[in-house]
Amino acid sequence: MTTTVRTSSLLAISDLTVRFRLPDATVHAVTGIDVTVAPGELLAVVGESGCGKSVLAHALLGLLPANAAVTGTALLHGDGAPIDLLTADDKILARSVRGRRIGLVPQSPATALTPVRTGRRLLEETLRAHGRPRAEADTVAAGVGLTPADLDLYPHELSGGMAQRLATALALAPDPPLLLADEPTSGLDRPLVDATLDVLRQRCDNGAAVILITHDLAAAQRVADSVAVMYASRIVEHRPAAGFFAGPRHPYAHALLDALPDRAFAPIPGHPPMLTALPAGCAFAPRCPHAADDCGIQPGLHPDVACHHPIGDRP
Ligand SMILES: Nc1ncnc2c1ncn2[C@@H]1O[C@H](COP(=O)(O)OP(=O)(O)OP(=O)(O)O)[C@@H](O)[C@H]1O
Ligand code: NI
Repeated sequence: MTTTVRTSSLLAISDLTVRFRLPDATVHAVTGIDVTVAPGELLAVVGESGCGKSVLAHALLGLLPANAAVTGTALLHGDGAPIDLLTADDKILARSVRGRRIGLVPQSPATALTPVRTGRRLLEETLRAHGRPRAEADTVAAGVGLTPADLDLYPHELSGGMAQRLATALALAPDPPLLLADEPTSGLDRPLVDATLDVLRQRCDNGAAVILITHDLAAAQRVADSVAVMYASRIVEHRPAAGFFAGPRHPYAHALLDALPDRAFAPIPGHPPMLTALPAGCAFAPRCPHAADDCGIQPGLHPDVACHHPIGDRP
């Protein structure tokens, strides 16, 4: 489901599907994702906990565990022939993609930081490994609100929010053309949220692309060019941000926005389905006030919104 026709794409994901095999069940973690991301674009991927956002990011970087089965394609363009991230050899991903062409801000950064080095050592090593002067460490850190003194701390001395910001600085340091930022603002208070978002936005304005995974719809609204809403492993709506926030079209997306305190503050009734037992039709249908018989047969196939009865189409 792609909304904007773009002349160039940096990443073209087609029918990306991830299944986890468990001893007695299959987890449908990501289903049929079609997305392209252009240089300069900030795509926000939003949706409730467990809908498949992080698995999507990990699939692109070859970071899924052995019980995962991945199908589809994800072409990363650049100089030379595109690389299919889903089938590329792990040596190629490790040597030339992860950290270099695609940066990752992991969702739980505290565990990803090497404990025996200060933030400054980690950041300087990353800069040096990518041919950039070590002296830039303070500047990169300042961009995410870390002072030179903060950089001299060891990971165990950092608060959760400081570790989060250090992880963002480490991902930004090589200046990757594509950044996957998985909840980079969780645990931060509003000024630091905004500072982090603005750094990401600035990267895009300088030509990089960012996929921002977030629960925070206000964050998405502040900086995103386009928004993809995931529900139960699928993207259910993918549209330019301004139109999306002015008038979401999928009933789930509408309900998600209506749950915000500064909107109707109305919780969505019911619960998301188990990913081991998804229905054949639209997974939101059992919770949807607009569901009709056709919703139970297959998910909607409208180009921008996977719904048989999108808001705005009804009389
Ligand atoms: N290794 C695994 N084996 C089996 N199931 C898994 C595995 N990793 C993730 N899952 C399942 O895949 C689904 C999607 O998980 P994912 O981490 O992508 O959710 P998310 O949208 O990032 O949620 P959150 O917002 O809480 O981070 C979840 O149901 C999760 O339990
Ligand atoms: Ni996640």
